[in-house]
Amino acid sequence: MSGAAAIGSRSGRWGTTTSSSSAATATVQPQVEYGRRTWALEPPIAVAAAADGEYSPGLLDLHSLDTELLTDMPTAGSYDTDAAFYYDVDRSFSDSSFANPINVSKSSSVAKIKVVVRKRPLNRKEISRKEDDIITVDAYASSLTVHETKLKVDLTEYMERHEFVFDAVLDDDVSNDKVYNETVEPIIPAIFQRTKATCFAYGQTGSGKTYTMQPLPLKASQDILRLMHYTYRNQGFQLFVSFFEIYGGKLFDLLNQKRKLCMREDGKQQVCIVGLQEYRVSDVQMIKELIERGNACRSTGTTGANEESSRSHAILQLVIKKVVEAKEPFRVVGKLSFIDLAGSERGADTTDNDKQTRIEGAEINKSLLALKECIRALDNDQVHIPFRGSKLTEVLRDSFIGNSRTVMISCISPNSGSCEHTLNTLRYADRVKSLSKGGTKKDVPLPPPSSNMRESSPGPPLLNLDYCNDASDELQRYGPKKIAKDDSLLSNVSRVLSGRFVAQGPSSYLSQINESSRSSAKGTDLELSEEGSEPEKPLRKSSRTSPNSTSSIDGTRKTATQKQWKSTPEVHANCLDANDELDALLKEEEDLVIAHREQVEESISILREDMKLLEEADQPGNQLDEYITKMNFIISKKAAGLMNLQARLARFQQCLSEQNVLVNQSGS
Ligand SMILES: Nc1ncnc2c1ncn2[C@@H]1O[C@H](COP(=O)(O)OP(=O)(O)OP(=O)(O)O)[C@@H](O)[C@H]1O
Repeated sequence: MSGAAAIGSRSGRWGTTTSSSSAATATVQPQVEYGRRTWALEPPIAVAAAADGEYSPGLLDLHSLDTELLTDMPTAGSYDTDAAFYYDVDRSFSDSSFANPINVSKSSSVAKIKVVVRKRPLNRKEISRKEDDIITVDAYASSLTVHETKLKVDLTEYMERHEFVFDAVLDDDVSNDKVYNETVEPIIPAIFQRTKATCFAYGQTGSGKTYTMQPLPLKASQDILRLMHYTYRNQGFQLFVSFFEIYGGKLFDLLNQKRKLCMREDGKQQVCIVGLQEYRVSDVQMIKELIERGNACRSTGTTGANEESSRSHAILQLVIKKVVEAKEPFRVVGKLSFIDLAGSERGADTTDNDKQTRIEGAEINKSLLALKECIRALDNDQVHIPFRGSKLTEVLRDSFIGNSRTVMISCISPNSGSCEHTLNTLRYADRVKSLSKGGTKKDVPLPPPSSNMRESSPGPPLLNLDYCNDASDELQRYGPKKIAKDDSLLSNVSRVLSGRFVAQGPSSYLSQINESSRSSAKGTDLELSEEGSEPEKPLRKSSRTSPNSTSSIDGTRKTATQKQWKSTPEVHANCLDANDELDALLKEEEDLVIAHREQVEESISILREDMKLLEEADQPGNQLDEYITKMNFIISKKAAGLMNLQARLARFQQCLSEQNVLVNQSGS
C-alpha cells in the first residue's frame, strides 16, 4: 500500500479477501464466548476439538512451547483414502481447492531457505507517468534482469543490466494462488513434523507485500485444517492463532487491544511471550475474523497510518499443538509464522530529522540485519544462532532452531523510478540466498551488450560483509584513538599558540607538531595492533603514547564505542543490547554535530590567523623562514581539525552501516 492511504481502509497485511472458500465455510453455527467477543463454532465434525471456546494455555504456559518432549510424531501414512469422498459433502471443507490433497512426502525435500521474488505490474500512476518497466523475468530460468538507466558525465544515457537468479521468480501476471503454491504450500505438511517455518515478505513500500502476504495465512490454515481432518485424522492436533506486532522494539498483541507484551526466556531458553493470546481455531472463518480483528487493532490509534505500518513488523502465527497425555497441557508440534516486515526503504531513511523516526529506522534495519544473520546461521547448521540481534529474531527464536524452514518473498516494483530500491531488495535477497549452501548467487556480468547497453557490474550486496570490513578499515584509519591523537595534536597546537610560538622560535614549533603527529601515530598503531586487527608495522615497536594523552572523558567513551562498532555484524548482533546500540548511535551523532560545529569555529579562527599572516607577509622586513613556519603550522592545524572531523564521520558512518542494512548501499 503506497502513500498515505489509511491502513484502516484496507483489509490489512493479513487480509481476508482471498478465496471464496473462506466464505464457503461461514455457516450458521453455535456460538461461544471468547473473551470479550463471540465466535462462531464449527460443527464438531470438522476437527477432533471438543473444547472449542477456550483460550489456549497460551505462551504463558512454558510447557506449551516445549516441542522437545513431543516424541510421538504423526505419520503421514494415515492418510484417509476416503477423504476425497468426504470433501464435497463436508460443509466445512467444501472449497474446490480441497480436491487436490497436499503431497505430504513433498515437504521433506523442501529447502531450508527458499528465496522467491515477485514482481508486481506497473500501476496506473506509473503508467500515466510513462514510466518504463525495467524488469524482465525468465520464469523458467528463475531469473530476472534489471535494466538500470544511468547517465554518463556527458549526460548521455546508457544501460546497466543486473541479472539475478533465485529459487523462483514470479512475473507480474502470476496469481496469488500460484504464489502460495510456490512458497507456503510445500512446507505445510512439515508443520506436522515438528517443523517451525517462517514466511516473510520483504520489499519497499508499495511493492506488493500486503498483496502477496494477504492470502497466505488463510490458505495455509485451510490446508492445515484439511490435513488435520483427513491425513492426520483423530491424532488430536489443534490449530492456534496469535497475531502481534513489533513496533519500536516493543511487542503488542493485536488480538488483545494492542496490549503490551513482554518476552521472557524459560529455563530451557525457550522464548515465551508473556500474555500473548492464542485462539484455538477450527475453521477458516474464525481465522478470517481474527485476522480482521488484528488488522483493525493494528491501525487503531495511529497517525500517518501507512508510515506506522511500514515501521512495524506484524507476526501472525499458526501453531499446531496436541495433547500427548490426558490432562496434560497442549504441546507445540509445529509452527508457521507469517511476518510482514516493515518497508525496507524506511530503514534507510535515517536522514529524517525526527529522532524517534531515526530510532525506528535503526530498529528496522537492525532487525533486517539480524534476520539475515539468523538465516545464514540457520542454513549453515550453526549451533549458535544470533537471534538476540533484534526483537524480531528473538521472538522468532524457536523458528531458527531445530527443524526449520524459511521462505522469503522479495517483492519488487517494476518501474524505473523504483530501480534503486528494487536493486536493494534484490541484493538483500541475493545475499540471503547466496549465504545458503549451494546458493544461486548470480548478480553477474552479462554477455557483452549491444549498442548502448553496457555490461552490468555486480553492485555491492546490501549486506555486504566486505563492506563492513572496508568500514572497519576506515575506522582503523580514522578511528577513535586517532581522534584522541588528533585531540592531543590540537592541544599541542593550542599550547604552541598560547605563547610558545614566540618564545621558542619557528623550528621548535615545527618539531613539536611533527613529534606530536609521530607519537600520535604510534599510539594509533599500538591500539590497533592490540585488537589484532592491523598488520604489524614498524611503528608498532616504537614507544607508546602515554595513556594520559588520550584519556579524556570523551576519549574513554570513544574507546568503548570503538570496540562496539568494530565488532563484526555477527558479534555485534550477539553481544550488544539493542537499546544500548541505539543510544550509542544517537550519542555518536550528537558528538559528530558538536565536533562539526567546533571544527567550523576553529576554521574561522584559523582563517583569521591566515589573514593576519598574510598581512604580516606584506609588511616590509618580514622574515621568510618565519612566514613559512607559521604557514606550515596553520596548515597542520587545519589538517588536524579536518582529520578529527573525518574520523568522527567515518565512525558514525560505520555505526550507520551496522545499524542500517540499506543506507550505505543505496547510494552506491
Ligand atoms: N502482483 C500484483 N498484482 C496486482 N496488483 C498488485 C500486485 N502487487 C501489488 N499490487 C497493488 O499495488 C499496490 C501496492 O501494494 P501493497 O499495498 O501490497 O504494497 P506494500 O508493499 O504492502 O506497501 P506498504 O509497505 O506501504 O504497505 C496495491 O494497490 C496492490 O493492490
